[in-house]
Amino acid sequence: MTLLELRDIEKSFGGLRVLEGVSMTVEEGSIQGLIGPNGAGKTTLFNLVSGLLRADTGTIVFDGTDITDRAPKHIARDGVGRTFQLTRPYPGMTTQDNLLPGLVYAGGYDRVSTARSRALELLDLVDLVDLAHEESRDLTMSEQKRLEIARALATEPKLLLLDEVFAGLSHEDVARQIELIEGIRAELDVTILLIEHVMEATMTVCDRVGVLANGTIIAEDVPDEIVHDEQVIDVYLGSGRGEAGTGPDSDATPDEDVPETGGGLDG
Ligand SMILES: Nc1ncnc2c1ncn2[C@@H]1O[C@H](COP(=O)(O)OP(=O)(O)OP(=O)(O)O)[C@@H](O)[C@H]1O
Repeated sequence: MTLLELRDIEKSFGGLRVLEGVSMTVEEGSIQGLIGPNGAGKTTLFNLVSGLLRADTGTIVFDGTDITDRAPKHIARDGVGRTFQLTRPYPGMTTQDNLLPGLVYAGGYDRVSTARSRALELLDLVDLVDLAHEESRDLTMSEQKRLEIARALATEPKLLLLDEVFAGLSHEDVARQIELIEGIRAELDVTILLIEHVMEATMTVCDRVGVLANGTIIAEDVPDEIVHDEQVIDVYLGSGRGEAGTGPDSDATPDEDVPETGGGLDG
């Protein structure tokens, strides 16, 4: 069953035409990747789905409902959760308390006591429960990325949008993050759409991958086909044909920060 469908989405910023007729679907229960060059409009697409931006034309249908013009808080309550490229935990709050606003305002937990215990369950899932009472600003980057995922899960989403959750992680942490994402799908029954530049992770974790370039989806297929697609190699993957780990960040050494790129509301 299709959980998310984008039909003919167009979006411009002033004279800059970013999305020129994007159509794509995400099937329920899948982990779907969205890749493409810097500035292709991937985060813009997330901003449209989560209601932070409005499409100029086109339709977004989530779980059978037209959400094209819905406000972000309603879309969150409908079941779309998301992370942001730049993690931004609530300052001065503990790791556990960072999850409470999502649980209470979108996750359906109207009592703080039950929200607090759900927060601990979610922190356990992302392997942060031992840090529940630490101030979130003291977490490492890798821990903050996991907290960002837990905060998105606090809204109890059916669809989780993950924006570059592998960026800047060491190879060891990337492997751990892959396990985490697979565990989230299995344990919480959540469908996942992720934007990523770290190709090794994308091709490992995703069932299918769409490629956004020149304002449109130029390919959509299983990872093995995508890494061999001539057009995708030309516009994005470059000359390292079909090897896992190819793509703009393939030269990143362990622990080396992958640059945070792009504009958008969170860039
Ligand atoms: N709110 C905005 N106002 C004006 N321009 C914007 C806005 N949001 C995005 N853009 C522009 O739209 C284009 C697409 O940006 P977007 O962040 O969606 O790309 P991206 O594919 O996510 O890139 P990256 O992979 O580098 O993160 C860029 O040229 C960006 O500068």
